[in-house]
Amino acid sequence: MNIEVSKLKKVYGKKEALKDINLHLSGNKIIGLLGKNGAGKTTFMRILAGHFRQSKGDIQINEQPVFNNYEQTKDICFIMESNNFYEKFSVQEILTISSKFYPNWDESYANKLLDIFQLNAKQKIKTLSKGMYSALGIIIGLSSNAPITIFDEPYIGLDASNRSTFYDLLLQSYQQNPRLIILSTHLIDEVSKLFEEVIIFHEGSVMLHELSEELEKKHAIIKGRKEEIDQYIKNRHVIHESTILGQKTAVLFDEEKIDDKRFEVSKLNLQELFVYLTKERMREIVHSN
Ligand SMILES: Nc1ncnc2c1ncn2[C@@H]1O[C@H](COP(=O)(O)OP(=O)(O)OP(=O)(O)O)[C@@H](O)[C@H]1O
Repeated sequence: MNIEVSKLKKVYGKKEALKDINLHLSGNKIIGLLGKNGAGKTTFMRILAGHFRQSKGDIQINEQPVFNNYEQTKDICFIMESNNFYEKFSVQEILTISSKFYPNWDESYANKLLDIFQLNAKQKIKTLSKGMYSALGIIIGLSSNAPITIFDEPYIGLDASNRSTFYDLLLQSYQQNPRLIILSTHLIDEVSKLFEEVIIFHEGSVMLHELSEELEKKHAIIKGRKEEIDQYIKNRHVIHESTILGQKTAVLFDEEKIDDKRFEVSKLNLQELFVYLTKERMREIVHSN
């Protein structure tokens, strides 16, 4: 799968939800799509899934437009936080409809997942708890085996144990049937190890798009005597700093390996890195106004 996005914009009335998105996504991998509330993630995923049209710019999958194009949308399964399954249907009826839509549907796997998440196939949608409703979305997303599978915070209401089951199943399913999986989440810590690539949206733009291992390499926490750290970080890209009792900690971004014996060097996890990067961007915005 080859997704090309260029100069993509989406405007709702006066609100510019996506400003100028340029992205190239290809190959089989699990991508984490991150961003603060309102950053534009759902809008982007819905356009990618063909739910609605962009206001400007272009989005193509394997050189074909996606909107109103069943040849493309049959290959995309988009599981949202609120899937709006028709309430009068039963779980089984929703699964049957899904099986007709997705050409690679795996029925025996769907049945196995019903058991794992303890869903009753006969139960009506309107009687499902929030967690059960999310589990049904996850069952459809995993069983679809769609070449592009998109999960937009699919775990609302799922307890910690079922979320952990979802992450395990996602990885197993990906290993058995590699495909392009995009997972948008605010629970970064829980799932970051699955991401081969990370995209961060900020205020309708792509702030960062990196391989996870590159992201790991290009930042560092350094800790040492305040004066020495202050001198070292001058003219460097600092995304966070704090001082306690003369000991200063700074987080540097866009850095090569730091090999200075005066400093303790360590790494952030993805969640911390995300928080500092998006806060830094907020500070820049506040200061430039
Ligand atoms: N139907 C709509 N009409 C008007 N504005 C909208 C609509 N849908 C989204 N927006 C606005 O577009 C912006 C992006 O919203 P979007 O739902 O894409 O963000 P998000 O990154 O998915 O946020 P969250 O993490 O909170 O789910 C927000 O400012 C939101 O208020």
